[in-house]
Amino acid sequence: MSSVCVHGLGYIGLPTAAMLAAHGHDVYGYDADPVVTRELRDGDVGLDEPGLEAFVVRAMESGRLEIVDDVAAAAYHVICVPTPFDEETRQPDLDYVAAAARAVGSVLRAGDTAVLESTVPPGTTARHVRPIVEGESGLVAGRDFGLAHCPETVLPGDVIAELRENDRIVGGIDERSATAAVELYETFAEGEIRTTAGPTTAEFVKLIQNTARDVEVALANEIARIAHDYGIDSREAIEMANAHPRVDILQPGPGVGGHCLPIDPWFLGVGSDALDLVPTARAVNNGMIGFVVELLEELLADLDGKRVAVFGVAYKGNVDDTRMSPGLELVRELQHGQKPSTPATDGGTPETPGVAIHDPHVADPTLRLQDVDDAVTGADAVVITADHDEFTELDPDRLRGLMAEPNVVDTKGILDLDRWRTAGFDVRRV
Ligand SMILES: NC(=O)c1ccc[n+]([C@@H]2O[C@H](COP(=O)([O-])OP(=O)(O)OC[C@H]3O[C@@H](n4cnc5c(N)ncnc54)[C@H](O)[C@@H]3O)[C@@H](O)[C@H]2O)c1
Ligand SMILES: CC(=O)N[C@@H]1[C@@H](OP(=O)(O)OP(=O)(O)OC[C@H]2O[C@@H](n3ccc(=O)[nH]c3=O)[C@H](O)[C@@H]2O)O[C@H](CO)[C@@H](O)[C@@H]1O
Repeated sequence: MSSVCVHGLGYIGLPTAAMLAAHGHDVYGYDADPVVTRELRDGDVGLDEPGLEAFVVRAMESGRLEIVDDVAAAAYHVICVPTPFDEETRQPDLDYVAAAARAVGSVLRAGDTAVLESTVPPGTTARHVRPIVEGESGLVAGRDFGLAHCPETVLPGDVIAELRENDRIVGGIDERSATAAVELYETFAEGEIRTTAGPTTAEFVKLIQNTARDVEVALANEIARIAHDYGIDSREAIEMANAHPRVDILQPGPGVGGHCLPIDPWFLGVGSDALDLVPTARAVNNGMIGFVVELLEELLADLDGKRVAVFGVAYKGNVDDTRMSPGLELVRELQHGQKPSTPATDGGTPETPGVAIHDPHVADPTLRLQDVDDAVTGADAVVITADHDEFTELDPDRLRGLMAEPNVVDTKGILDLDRWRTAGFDVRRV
């Protein structure tokens, strides 16, 4: 087993560090944010991910995962820092990656290997990370140390199992780098580990995986809009279509959220002008909130003076992450032009009389969340925007008693339509 320094202890770095520790490595977990390291030492993981807290605490208690305040020298460096995207410039912010590369270079020894896991534009490991690490360390990649990209593909909500079971792609800047990285991942990964021609291919593969999913959801969303024009239930049609052995259409919804699918396709455009379908798919997915508003207008005629309860501001079911969330986008759209009843002094979402927000998985105080009863009381419609398990348990008879008008828009297709209709609801679904 080896020593490993993990850079960045967030959604990806933390479970990776704990997984490496669980498989016998001596792991140093470093995060640039002292609040993160302090809370971790107190056993507070701060992420709503099933089983993660216990997994991390076990790793720390075993003595194999040490949370450190400074980057430590180690045989392997695994970089899991953020790569945010600037909507205006359409460029990713690679400053965190650059900072981590400098930190790696400052402690790197001959024979060590650095692996970048962050999602990056093709070419980043070879053209951006390599010169920084070499410049800082005075060592030469390939000759003196290993350098590789190994993208992460875990699905939020099932991170620990996916970390163990998913196949991995490793792209080294040379064969020795790839071999060294594979040797690390095969100590815990049960899936197949494939090596690519180089790190740029590995970076590209990660991006086209998420782009494929984004484009496929866009097709499902477009089908939903077309089906609506024909008065057809898109979900029934998709189920029938998918009975064909070579058709596998995804599910429509209120749009695509999270901080991967709405962003990663744009990374492909950093070094290429050939994107055509990709921006169109992005526009289709972003346009779904407008379609949800149209469905609401079908039910309520005019939204002016009406109260809508938005159920689900997490970006998808059973997670607490609200980044790029369609539910939040709907809230903003509905609040647009409304006078706040409680202004947001904390920079969060203002409370407006016409929009109530409920989400049992989200605890963000700036969102002014309400419980089910408060949210629906006096409401003219409920809109389901995340497929949380709790929402399938909602009792339409009880809700109807509290609401001003019994209307519901189910953007995730999770409600039992017959039951809600029998309870007197006028139902629309995406
Ligand atoms: N979350 C996912 O589902 C997912 C899946 C696959 C890939 N990714 C990619 O993995 C990368 C990390 O994502 P995440 O979700 O873990 O982000 P995150 O924001 O949850 O965590 C990143 C952590 O890195 C720390 N950090 C920032 N700069 C640092 C530095 N120079 N040195 C050490 N620590 C530093 C931050 O304080 C933060 O705690 C991103 O590129 C992301 O696109 C994420
Ligand atoms: C290729 C792939 O699988 N990548 C995964 C993805 O993780 P994710 O959590 O972002 O992915 P999804 O679960 O697909 O959700 C995204 C949004 O799409 C909506 N959606 C989904 C399916 C559907 O049929 N109809 C929809 O409308 C859903 O509601 C939500 O808003 O990126 C991570 C980071 O790179 C990867 O690590 C992870 O492997």
